[in-house]
Order: sequence, then structure tokens, then C-alpha cells
Amino acid sequence: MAIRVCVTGAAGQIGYALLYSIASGSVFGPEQTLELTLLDITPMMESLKGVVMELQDCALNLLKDVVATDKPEEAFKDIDVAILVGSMPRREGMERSDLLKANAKIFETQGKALDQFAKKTVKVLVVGNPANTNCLLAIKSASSLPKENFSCLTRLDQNRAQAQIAAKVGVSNDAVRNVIIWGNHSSTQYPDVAHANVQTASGSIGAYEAVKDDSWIKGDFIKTVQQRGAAVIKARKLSSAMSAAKAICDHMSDWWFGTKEGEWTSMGVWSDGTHYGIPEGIVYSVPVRINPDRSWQVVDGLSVSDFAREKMDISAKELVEERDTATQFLSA
Ligand SMILES: NC(=O)C1=CN([C@@H]2O[C@H](COP(=O)(O)OP(=O)(O)OC[C@H]3O[C@@H](n4cnc5c(N)ncnc54)[C@H](O)[C@@H]3O)[C@@H](O)[C@H]2O)C=CC1
Ligand SMILES: O=C([O-])CC(=O)C(=O)O
Repeated sequence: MAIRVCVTGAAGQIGYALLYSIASGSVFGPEQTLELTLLDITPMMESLKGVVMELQDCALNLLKDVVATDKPEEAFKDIDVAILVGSMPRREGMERSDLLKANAKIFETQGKALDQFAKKTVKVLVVGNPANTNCLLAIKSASSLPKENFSCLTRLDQNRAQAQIAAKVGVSNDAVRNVIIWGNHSSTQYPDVAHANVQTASGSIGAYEAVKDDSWIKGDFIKTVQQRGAAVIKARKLSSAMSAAKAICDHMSDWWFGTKEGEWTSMGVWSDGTHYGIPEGIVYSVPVRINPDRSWQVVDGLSVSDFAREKMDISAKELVEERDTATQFLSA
């Protein structure tokens, strides 16, 4: 049976880079038929029409239907998956609180619409920035949906970190496993390789041992990953889209099929206050193991150094502040 997958902000850059991968089977598998619902705002409907024409022109076998709409109730009707990319971008002169305010409205409205119209099993991935706090607002606005059905994207950060380590050691990207992104999808995130391993000719070894440069790991590596989004914007004059789309596919495919034996992945999830001293009631990126039934657990029991603790707390503090600012803008 076909699954229904909604992508919001579908007329934007990430949408354009993402839709082919979803529709051609790279996320939900080569056998899974699907119906796409594409949501964007009214002024983008003409442009979105062009995207729909292109999807048709791809002549894909798995794609059974495409609906393009500016109405959340239509886009979210009976969906199995929601990928919430659409959001208000930061404009010149805007303060962070202006951005939080504009997006609070969007994610409150969409959370309520998901609550009302989506399947109760819907899996919701929030990409639009500020991703963690937007995800939190969607969770708060969708009270009939389990909090575990929501996550936000930090896989791009994980992929960036993995690629940096692979390049430094001189191995292929898939030789680097179990990198962790802690915290916010922002420059306070903490990319952590203390528990990562690298497959080398002489077997699997810890990332610190493979890199042999602790000061790089604790300095330039962390800074490069934290600042990578800004570096791409500086170079391209546009934010990351190809790599963001790839990360969305990686995240969603792991959520759909489960993580591999012995591996975990990072995603921003609701914190219930019982893991790693992370405050309750924020959406914080942690390592998770995902089961074949699409449930997941936080990977507990990893040692946390003083160095890591300090960095994890900085990001938590930022998220608590974002939450406290953004929740003031909720209507109820
Ligand atoms: N979490 C992550 O790792 C990453 C997040 N992002 C974020 O993803 C978002 C999208 O990025 P791009 O595609 O490059 O932006 P874009 O500006 O090219 O596209 C955004 C689209 O969202 C639409 N939109 C705005 N408000 C909407 C609403 N209420 N409902 C539905 N659609 C709406 C816009 O009309 C536009 O078509 C941005 O917030 C960006 O900062 C980008 C890269 C990585
Ligand atoms: O930095 C931005 O605005 C876009 C983004 O989230 C990223 O590239 O990680």
C-alpha cells in the first residue's frame, strides 16, 4: 500500500534537492509506493506547479500521486510522514527573537494541523530553522500525537563531522561510525567523537587514536562543524541544500528501517530530563538507536568528560532560552 509523505517548503531549495530522492525510492525503499503532498505558501503555488510537472516528467514508478497545496489540512491529511522544511528565513535586520516569533506561528499552526489531520503514527522530521525549537513548538501544539513521533534534523551536522574525520584520517566516510551531535542545530552544538570508531587496515580503533591530533579534535574540528552552515552560506550566498537533502534522506531512512547493529545516529528529540543531565522539555540532539518498528531509545551509559559536559551544557542553556522566548509567542 502506498504511504503518504508530506514535504513542506516544497518550492524551496531543499525541496528541489530532496523530492527526487524520496520519490525514486532512496528513502523508503525500492518497493514502497508513495503519494506526495507538497505544502508551500500561496505566492509559491505557481513555482510549485513547475516542481509537480518535473516530478511527473521523471516518469517514476513508485510515485502514485502528487498534491500541491497551500492548505495544511490538505497537505497533512492521513499522512504517514511529514518533513517540515518550510519556514521563515532570517532577513537582514532581523533579531533572533523575530525569527523565533515568525516561526512559532508556523510551527504552532502546523503542529495543530498534524494533530487533527495526520495519522496518529505519523513520523515528523523538522528541518526548518531554528529546527530544535520549531520541533518543540510542533510537539506542544500536537497533544494527541506521541512526543516520540517528532524529531529534528542534526544528521547534516553528523555527516559533516563524519566527513571531516574521514578526510583527516584518510579513510572512506563509511569507515567512520558513531559520531555524536549533542544539543542544538546551531553554533553551540557539540560534535563529539569520544565514542566514535574508525575502521582501519589494522581493525576498528577509536577516533582519537586514529586522528592522532587531540588538539585538532578539540579545536578546529569542532569549530569547523559548528560553523559549516555559515561557511557554505558565505561561499554560495545560499544555505546548504544538497547536503541538507541528503541528510534528511539518511535521517528518514534510518527512522524507517532502523539503525544498523552496533551503530547509532543523532537526532534532536524531546528531552524527558532522564538522560545525561539534559533539562526536561527541550528538543536536544542525542545518540539514538532505532528499532525495526521505528521506535527509538537514547543510547545511555556513555562516559561524559568534563570537556564534553561543559559543551553540552552551553547548548542546553541556549535551547532553554530559545524555548522560553518562543513559547511566549504561542497563542494558547
Ligand atoms: N536542520 C538543518 O540541518 C538545516 C536546516 N535548514 C533550514 O531549512 C529551511 C529551508 O531551507 P531552504 O529550502 O534553503 O529555504 P528556501 O527559502 O529556499 O525554501 C523555504 C520554502 O519554505 C516555504 N515556506 C515558508 N513559510 C511556509 C509555511 N508556513 N508553510 C509552508 N511553506 C512555507 C517558502 O515559501 C519556501 O518555498 C530553512 O529554515 C533553513 O535554515 C537548512 C539547512 C540545514
Ligand atoms: O546555517 C543555516 O542557516 C543553514 C543550516 O542550518 C545549515 O547549513 O546547517
